[in-house]
Amino acid sequence: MLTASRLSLTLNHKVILNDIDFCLNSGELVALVGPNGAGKSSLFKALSGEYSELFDKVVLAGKPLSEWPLTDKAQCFAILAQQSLLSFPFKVAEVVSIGRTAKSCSAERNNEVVKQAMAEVDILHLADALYPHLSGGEKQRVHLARIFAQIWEQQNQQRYLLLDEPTAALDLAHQQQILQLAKAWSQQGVAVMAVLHDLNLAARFADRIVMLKQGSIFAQGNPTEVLTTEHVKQVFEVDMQVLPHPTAGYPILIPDERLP
Ligand SMILES: Nc1ncnc2c1ncn2[C@@H]1O[C@H](COP(=O)(O)OP(=O)(O)OP(=O)(O)O)[C@@H](O)[C@H]1O
Repeated sequence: MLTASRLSLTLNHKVILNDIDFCLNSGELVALVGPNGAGKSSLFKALSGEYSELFDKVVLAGKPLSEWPLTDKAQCFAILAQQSLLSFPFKVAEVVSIGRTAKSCSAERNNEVVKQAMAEVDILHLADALYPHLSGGEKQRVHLARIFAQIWEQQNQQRYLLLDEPTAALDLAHQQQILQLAKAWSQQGVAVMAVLHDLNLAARFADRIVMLKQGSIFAQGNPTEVLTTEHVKQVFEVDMQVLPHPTAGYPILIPDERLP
């Protein structure tokens, strides 16, 4: 379990996060949603261990982040940051193999996992392509393969996947594919959190949605509980109608075009 209690963050005299209690359990996919500037990336960074002043408030598998040796954490805790800058002309397979650094497996096993991870996100055909030449969506899938490779093996400890806008830059088919994969990882017991802008994707794939507004948690619960017309109006300041999906039942949001 990954938990944060009473998480507050002020940067340059601005309150960014305000008294947030958060938990992420094994086997669930949690979507973090909210309008621009709500604090999603800041909470994501806090949970990822980017703010050393919050290390003691974030507890991973019973131990505060401050007590985790980096190499141990890397075995179970994989993070897809919003911007993964990399301009050196590495081949795609080499970028994915970065996820296998510090593994004690044989080179053969590492190569096998790299291939499997590339196949999972549909980039096997790009294995020898130069990373800087790829499109934005292809680069995103390379980094997903890299972090999947990082936690590929089921070990004795809980595994965590934290994804900041994993579907940004992806086309419709790959958005669905990546969230289906994230869901599949959670169904294998991995604790998965994803920052998502698309509320319909969150509704379809998340077990739980945490909705942020101005640095605080405004609502959390299952998609039907959180994605109500009233919540969306209060947090995103738009009028949306919420309908149940005709066969699957999860909420679908559509613009409210009804006359006043
Ligand atoms: N170093 C900083 N100093 C001052 N304010 C900051 C700093 N970093 C972030 N902020 C502010 O914190 C707020 C939350 O930012 P954050 O990036 O977490 O929002 P977000 O919900 O991820 O937004 P978006 O959907 O636009 O990515 C924003 O208003 C941002 O301007």
